[in-house]
Parts: sequence; C-alpha cells; structure tokens
Amino acid sequence: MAASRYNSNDLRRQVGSPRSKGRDTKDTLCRNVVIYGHCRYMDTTCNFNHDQNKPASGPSDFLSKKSFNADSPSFTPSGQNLGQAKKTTLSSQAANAAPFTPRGVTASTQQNADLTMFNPAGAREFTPSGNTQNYELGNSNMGNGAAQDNGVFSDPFAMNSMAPALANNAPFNPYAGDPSAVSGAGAGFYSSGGAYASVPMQQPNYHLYQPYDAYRGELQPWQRSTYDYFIPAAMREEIQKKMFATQHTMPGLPKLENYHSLFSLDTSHRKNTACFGYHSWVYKAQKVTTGLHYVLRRLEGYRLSNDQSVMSVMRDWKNVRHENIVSFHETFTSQNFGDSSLIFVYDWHPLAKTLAEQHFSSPLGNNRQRYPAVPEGILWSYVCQIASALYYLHNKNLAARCLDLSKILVTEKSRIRLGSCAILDVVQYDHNLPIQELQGEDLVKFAKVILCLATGMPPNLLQSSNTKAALDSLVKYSRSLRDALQFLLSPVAPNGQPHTIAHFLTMIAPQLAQQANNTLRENDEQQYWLAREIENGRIARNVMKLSAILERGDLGSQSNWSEVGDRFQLKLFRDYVFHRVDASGKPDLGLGHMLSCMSKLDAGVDEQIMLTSRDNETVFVITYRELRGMFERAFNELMKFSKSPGL
Ligand SMILES: Nc1ncnc2c1ncn2[C@@H]1O[C@H](COP(=O)(O)OP(=O)(O)OP(=O)(O)O)[C@@H](O)[C@H]1O
Repeated sequence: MAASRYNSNDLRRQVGSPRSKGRDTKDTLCRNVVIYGHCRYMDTTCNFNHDQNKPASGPSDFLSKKSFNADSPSFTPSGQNLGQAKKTTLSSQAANAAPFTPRGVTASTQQNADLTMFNPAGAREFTPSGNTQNYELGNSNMGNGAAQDNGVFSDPFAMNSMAPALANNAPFNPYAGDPSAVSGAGAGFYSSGGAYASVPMQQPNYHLYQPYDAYRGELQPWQRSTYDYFIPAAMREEIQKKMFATQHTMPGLPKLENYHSLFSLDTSHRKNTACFGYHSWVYKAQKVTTGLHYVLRRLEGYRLSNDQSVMSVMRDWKNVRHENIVSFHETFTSQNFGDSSLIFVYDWHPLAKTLAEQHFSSPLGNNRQRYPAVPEGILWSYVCQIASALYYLHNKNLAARCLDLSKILVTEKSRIRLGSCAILDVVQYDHNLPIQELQGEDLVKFAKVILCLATGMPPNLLQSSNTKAALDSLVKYSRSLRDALQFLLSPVAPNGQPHTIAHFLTMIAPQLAQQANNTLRENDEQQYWLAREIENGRIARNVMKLSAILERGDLGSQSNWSEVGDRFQLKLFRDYVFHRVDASGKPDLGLGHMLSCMSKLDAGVDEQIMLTSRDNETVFVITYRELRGMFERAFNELMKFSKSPGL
C-alpha cells in the first residue's frame, strides 16, 4: 500500500523541538564571531567559544571543515525550534515525517510546518559576507527540510540545483537583491542577457485549477467567491432556459414520418396569411433518426402541384449556411394533420423571438398602435446583420423574399436570423422571374423593416402612410442611418445603375467595423467564461467518479468493498475535502478548498495531506499522487463490473 497507517498518538509525540545531539561545543569557535566579529547569542543561548584567542580544537573546527551543513553551529539559532535536521532524507511514509514537513503542505499540516519553515529573515545573519569558506552546495541542508522526502518537495530556496553553476566558489546570496551579483556569481547558470532572463522556466502544471483572473467587478467577498468560480447567473439562467425550452413537449399533436414530439411554437391562434398566402403553423420537433431538434413550418391546406418547385428549392437552399440565416433542411408534404400540408424544416433556435414580438409585442394583425422607437445602436446592429445575410444570398444568386418583421428571428440581445427562407420560392414558384428583380425587392423590404422599427410603426401602419414622410420623421437618428435607408428605398442610383447590396455594404463600412468589434468583444467574454467552465467540468467529472466509488457497499464477491483497502483512504479524502469543519465544529463550505483539492487530485501532485479518520484513531499522511493512483485503481475496478462505458 502506498500510504502508511499511523496512530495519531505516535504522531503527537513527534511534535516539538528536536533534541540536541549533546556534543561538547565550548571549544569550538563560534562562526558568528569569525564572520561578524561578534555573536548576539553569546550571553544567552550560544554554547560555542567566543574567545578568538583561545585556539580552536578538535576536528569540529569549522575553519578546517569544508562542508557547511545542518550540524554547523551557526545554523542553530536559539529561540527557533529548528533543531538539527537529519542529513538523511526522510520519507513521507515514515511516521516521524509529518510534523516536520515544511513546504508544500496543506492546511492540515501547515501549523506544524510553521515551526520548521525556513525563514530567510531569521537566517540573515548567516549570510557569508566574504569569501571565507566554501559551501558544499550539493550536500547542503538548509535546515528547512527542503531535502526531505526523496526530493518530493521542490524548495525554491534550496541551493542544490545551483551547485554546478556556482562551482567557481563565488558566494551566492539569493536574498541580496542584486541581479548583477547573481550573473557574476553564476555566469554559467545565468546568461549575460539579463540577470533573470534565462532562469529556467518552471512548467506550469496544466492539471491544476487555473481559472483566468478573478472577476473584476466591484463585488463583496462573499459574492466574489461564487463569481470567481462559475459563469454569471444571468448567462447560466439563459442557457438553462434554452435547454428547458428544447425539452418541451405537447400531447395531442400528430407524429410525422420522420419527426416526433411536436410542440407548437405559435403564440396566437390568429394567423395572418399575408406572408405566404396560407395559414402557417410552427412546431418544434425531434427527428426520429438523430434525436436532434428542428422547427417545422406547416402551410395548411397547400396542395403541391409542381414538383419542380420543390426540387429546385432543395437544390438551391439545402446548402445555404450563414450565421444570420435560419438554415433550411428539407420540405415534404403530409396528411397527418388532417389536411394536405406542406412542411418546411429549419434549424431550431431555442427562445427565439420574431422582431415583431421583440419590439411590437405581437401579434401584429391589424395593429395600428405606435411603439417606442428602437435605439440607433440596435438598429445598426440589425442593419449590418441583415445586410450581411443578403450579401451572401445575392452572391449565391438567391433572394430572401420573405423579409418581414414576423419572420426575422432575434436571439440573445440582438442576434438576427432571417427565417422562413425558401418558402416563397415554392409557393410562388416562377422560374421566369429575374433574380435581380427579387433581389431589388429584398432591399426595399429590408428598408421597410428598419423603418418600422425606427418609427415604431407596425407594417400595416407604415404601408398606409407615406414612406418618404416616415423617413423624414427620423430626425433623432444620425444622417448616415437616414442615408442608408434612403439608398435601400430607391431602386436605382442617379446614374441609372441599380442599387445592390454590395454597394450598400461599402456605404455602411464604418458601422460594419463597429459591429465586428462588438462581436469580438462578446467572443472574448464568452471565451473567458468557457475557460472557467472547462475547469469546473473536469472537477465535476472527478466528483462523479469519487461518488461512484464511495459508500457503495459490496462489489462482486467482495463485501463492503468501498470501505476497505484504498477506498478507505479515498473516503477519508472525501471527508477532508467536503466535510471539513471549522474550530467551532461548524461546516466549512469554502469552495476554494474543494476546487483546489479536487484539481490537485486530478493532477496527482506530490503535495502531502493528512487524513484523519472520524474517530481520530487513524491518521494517514499521503500525497495526492498516491491518492490519484488509488482513485484510478478503484474506478477501474468498478468499471470491470460495469457494462456502461464509464465517465
Ligand atoms: N427556427 C425557429 N427556431 C425557434 N423558434 C422559431 C423558429 N421559427 C419561428 N420560431 C418561433 O415560432 C413562433 C411563431 O412564429 P411565426 O413565424 O408563426 O410568427 P407569428 O408572429 O405567429 O407570425 P404569423 O402570424 O405570420 O404566423 C415565434 O415565436 C417564433 O419566434
């Protein structure tokens, strides 16, 4: 077994100052006297000889000694319970190790570690100021436990790693704060390009929880702790609502050949036939073969007389893919609604609203009410997106045709998609109609959509009033917006050339640039939250695995499987991570502790933790690496008994 089981009483006995070796030191000249001329402990606790005239005797005289190690007198400052660290490496699996673990330990062992932590301030006096002695660097024991545990700890202050570079005997003081001295002292180690320029980079451990910088808002500490780990509540709510909307079902609707679980999306029974010349109904449905969700638009009572129209629409529209157009997939007829219906299948965009619903509180019908005008920033966003979609379609020799407030979809804040494309190409099929004419109509319809939103007039109200007068009334909007609408409404330029969407795009180039910038900013923000959720997803997976292992009782022929062997330590680890209590016995629900422990488990770092059984009778000192091995073994064992693919 990787970890050792100890009795907590044994451990407690180890806490405290290590004992002196009881060596006779009064003949040994105190090194502080040699280096500094005096020793501040001479009248108190230092037992060494402070009389320089008295000849040093015996082999312990440090002047004749080459090595500088933990046994040297001046490494034993009184008042600090550093004691004399053993030169031999101390394994984490030895019972005596835990209380003396100085660095890299977790909260549970930190209090004890404070006693043995190497304190640069406290050691200041031992910094050699002259070239009076050679350090045996490769062997040096700083008294801070850095060399413990077979190199498990990497101590940034340990000098072992610098030994080759400092072999030229130049004393190196890591606390001197003098970069030039560093490069001078260890020329082979540091490049001449700069004192720290070539310090070998430590590779980050990619498995540890490393979210981006903390949320920058002005929040209270208790709020921050939540915001620091998860996506904003509003964003999460929106995504959850979308998932919820996708799962909606409605009894009583027929099942079609390829689609089932229909759900009506219509918000009203009053349907107008203005768009297609037929009543149309909209359903969300799931495809039988793939389980994916789609939107079906049904034209009620439509009799297909010309197969040609359907063939040409399938050919032209099936491969139209643009971020501002609702993708069309297929069209078919159906008798399952009790009539002869023509059905068009589109992408499903959960929580989509039409522009009319968004700004005019649909249904429009014969609505003659005026609504608040839409702010110019949003209008420009719509203009740029619709223009981009039309540019794509016109370049493909297609026309949108169905540009209507009740058929353009909005998702999120102002994301636009042209919906119901391809329908008019079937129901008003005329292969002799010149496409340029339809594209010219697209521009005028486009202008009218924007004009409706800018004036707050529903389409029927706008139609009955003078378009020019409506345009002139837009005094609170910028000149460039009015010019853009004017351009779209006039079919030809003064030179007789027809206006095209390509010309229009050059006209609104500054707004397109602004729109692109807004999109990039949103993209950056989403990347930020995505990065955070990736970390959380990884941890959620491990929590699921751990829960699958623990408290499950028997497995195969082994009774109480999850309570014995490696699983026992995993159970104590679970307690350590999730069931902590503070000094007064109240639950400690710090998310930071949980996330950090779970990510260290995932990374299998060499950091040690102390796990204690609930009855305080058993204590384990164990590394995350060892726990990780147990975790994997236990889960793999579990998988052998399972038919499901696992996590
Ligand atoms: N592809 C889609 N994805 C998600 N929702 C959609 C999709 N297409 C339409 N919808 C939604 O279905 C609902 C009904 O759409 P519809 O086009 O019938 O609007 P309407 O206002 O009822 O228009 P009309 O009166 O002309 O039928 C709207 O809320 C719309 O947002």
